[in-house]
Amino acid sequence: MSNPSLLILAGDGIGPEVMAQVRRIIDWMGDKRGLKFDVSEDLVGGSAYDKHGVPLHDDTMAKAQEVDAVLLGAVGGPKYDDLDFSVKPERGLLRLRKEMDLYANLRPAQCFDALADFSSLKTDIVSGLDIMIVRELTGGVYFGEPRGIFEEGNERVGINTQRYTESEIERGARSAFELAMRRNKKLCSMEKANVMESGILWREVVTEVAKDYPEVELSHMYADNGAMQLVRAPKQFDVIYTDNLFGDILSDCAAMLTGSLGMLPSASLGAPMENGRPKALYEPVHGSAPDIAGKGIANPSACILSFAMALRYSFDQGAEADRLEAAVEKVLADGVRTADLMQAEGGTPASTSDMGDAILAALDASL
Ligand SMILES: NC(=O)c1ccc[n+]([C@@H]2O[C@H](COP(=O)([O-])OP(=O)(O)OC[C@H]3O[C@@H](n4cnc5c(N)ncnc54)[C@H](O)[C@@H]3O)[C@@H](O)[C@H]2O)c1
Ligand SMILES: CC(C)[C@H](C(=O)O)[C@@H](O)C(=O)O
Ligand SMILES: [Mg+2]
Repeated sequence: MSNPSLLILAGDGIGPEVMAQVRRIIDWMGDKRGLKFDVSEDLVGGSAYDKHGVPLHDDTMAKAQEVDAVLLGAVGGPKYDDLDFSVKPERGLLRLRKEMDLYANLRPAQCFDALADFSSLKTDIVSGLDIMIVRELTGGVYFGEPRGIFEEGNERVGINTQRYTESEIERGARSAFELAMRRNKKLCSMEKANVMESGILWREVVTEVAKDYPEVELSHMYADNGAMQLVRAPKQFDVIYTDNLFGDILSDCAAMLTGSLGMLPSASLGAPMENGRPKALYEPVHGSAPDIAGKGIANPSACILSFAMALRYSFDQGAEADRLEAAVEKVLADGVRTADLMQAEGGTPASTSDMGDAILAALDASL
């Protein structure tokens, strides 16, 4: 049997820096656990634009469709700010999500004990926090038509359209309910049914899907209240199901409960294929972090934890995923901290590769 295949798209800014640490862990899994992957690499975002004039080449898109999983670093950066919208780095990522039909974006926000006193919130509010945001990823205002900047009378108007079909809402809801069944059987759906028709439909469809999951306790919340509740009392939530834009914002918000945006991984999953596994792309929630790119100080944890999600969701390697997550947790508990996880007066921070070294040492120690 051939090895499972992985396509690495490191991207821009800190993307390649954090992905370099993931490469070391992939090698470790091959050498020490006999878990070998066929790894290929390609360009996405600004780096693809620099070479091909587009943020995702068709050949790269085709490769992404064929592999067992894609690992992505980050895209974007100020160098590309003035580009035509059609070739912006972010469009490369959106094309991957849309054409691979990765509609369920799992963004777990887990506060490791070692970071509970570092979170933006009081320790008792976040300690033990473990929530899962399921963000619908291929619909809504990100993709709705009409969109564009148009002339209207003597001025211009910028238009984006929030559009959701029942089936789009339903399939994401099923993913969220399935996760809730495997977790604490509690799901909160967030929309703005008070002001948006798409929100009314969202609430109706989720309520209908809930009939197939009678064991799951379903609640509904307006997304603005949801944002407030996330920072007031986040442990009231287990699984949150929300739309593309609200999910983008709420997951960055949830990131700070865990200590840093540099801690939050994600899995973007499609429908199960013939082999029973979903098409999948794994990426940290953070971006290319232009303010720290090139300095070797980015926190690689989010990208490494995204690879752990790949082990779990694409490769049936739950035990190795647990091992990797435990290694990250151990390193943090030992006090190894990148700069984003330290107070200004906290001493010398670990570099990106120091963090990688420490995680590899913890993996070795786990054998
Ligand atoms: N999935 C993605 O590729 C993705 C996600 C978000 C933003 N972006 C793009 O990235 C670019 C920059 O966006 P932004 O600045 O708003 O968001 P960002 O996530 O890149 O950075 C926000 C802040 O968090 C910090 N940060 C992020 N990741 C970190 C890490 N691993 N370690 C330490 N600190 C980290 C940054 O230094 C910055 O201060 C934009 O072009 C944006 O579109 C891409
Ligand atoms: C880069 C951008 C397209 C992306 C989004 O808005 O979905 C990012 O913010 C994210 O959270 O993955
Ligand atoms: Mg985002």
